[in-house]
Amino acid sequence: MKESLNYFKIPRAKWREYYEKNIVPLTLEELERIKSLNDRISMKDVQEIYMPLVYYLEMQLNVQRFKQEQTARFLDKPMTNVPFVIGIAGSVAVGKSTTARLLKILLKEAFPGKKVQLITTDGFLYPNAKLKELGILERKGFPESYDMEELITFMDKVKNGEKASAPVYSHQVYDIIPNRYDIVDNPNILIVEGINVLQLPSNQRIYVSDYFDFSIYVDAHEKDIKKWYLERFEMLLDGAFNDPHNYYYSLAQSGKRDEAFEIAKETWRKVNHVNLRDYILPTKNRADLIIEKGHDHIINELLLRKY
Ligand SMILES: Nc1ncnc2c1ncn2[C@@H]1O[C@H](COP(=O)(O)OP(=O)(O)OP(=O)(O)O)[C@@H](O)[C@H]1O
Ligand SMILES: CC(C)(CO)[C@@H](O)C(=O)NCCC(=O)O
Repeated sequence: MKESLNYFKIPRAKWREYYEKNIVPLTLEELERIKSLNDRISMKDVQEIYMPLVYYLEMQLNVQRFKQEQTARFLDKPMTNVPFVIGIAGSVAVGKSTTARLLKILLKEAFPGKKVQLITTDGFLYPNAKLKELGILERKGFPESYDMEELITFMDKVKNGEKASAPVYSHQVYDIIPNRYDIVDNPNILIVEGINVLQLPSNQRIYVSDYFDFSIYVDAHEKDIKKWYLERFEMLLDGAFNDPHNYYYSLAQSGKRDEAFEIAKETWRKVNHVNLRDYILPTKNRADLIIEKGHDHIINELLLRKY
């Protein structure tokens, strides 16, 4: 194992040994069920990367529980459930939601008695109308485009065991869906996924990550991420063809695919690339675990924080 700065650098071949040593393998039926729920992830990654990760997370859950027990005993107060929060950060289109959805499935499978929920911070973006009013529509995804105060209030409620609601963003509509909320109600584990989860909001005193018990940064080469962004754009465009409510409807109807791809490339260059370089990548070294993906989405290296 090669060590670098404050991380253990663990190649895939080494990481997967932690699976063999410590974990009861998933049955074929369980693997098939996971595959049908999340067909974007290779089953090899599930076995060799995610199962050891679930095992490691179980240890972290036990540590968190032990600390709470100690505090409750010290204060002579009853133990309450404090949700274990996992943050997942990384570039636009790097695969955060895909990773988060898989982790949710695996955690549910591993801990059938535990309530596992997932939200994305996309819901805390200001609606397009508000972004326009602020003159920052072309800065969607940048720190100032999120209502960080709302996000912090949400996290505060979650950690205190209160019912909390997260607004919902749609990539298809390209906006917040009015009056739609994801309700988070005192789960044992909450996964919070978003480009901004490791950022320090400029006008706040606390990080969102102050509420995290474990954080993951999904990383890849930018040229690969750009390719995945364009592939996802193609899927959004194709899916828009028969749906007038879709943001990409008129673009899809126009049949001008080349022009559409030029717009997407320009958006990457002017918006998502700049956001990655200036605001997302600098947060990488705050994560407890960095997952390095190759051009085919396969994970080839993991960096685990030493301290
Ligand atoms: N492990 C994987 N295998 C194959 N395809 C993947 C994998 N992970 C992600 N993808 C594809 O890459 C694209 C981006 O993934 P995803 O939507 O999960 O990214 P994201 O980081 O959540 O993006 P955003 O921040 O914009 O919501 C999607 O088209 C997705 O299907
Ligand atoms: C919603 C975000 C910010 C993050 O998921 C992103 O997907 C996005 O829409 N960025 C704005 C630039 C673009 O249209 O790609």
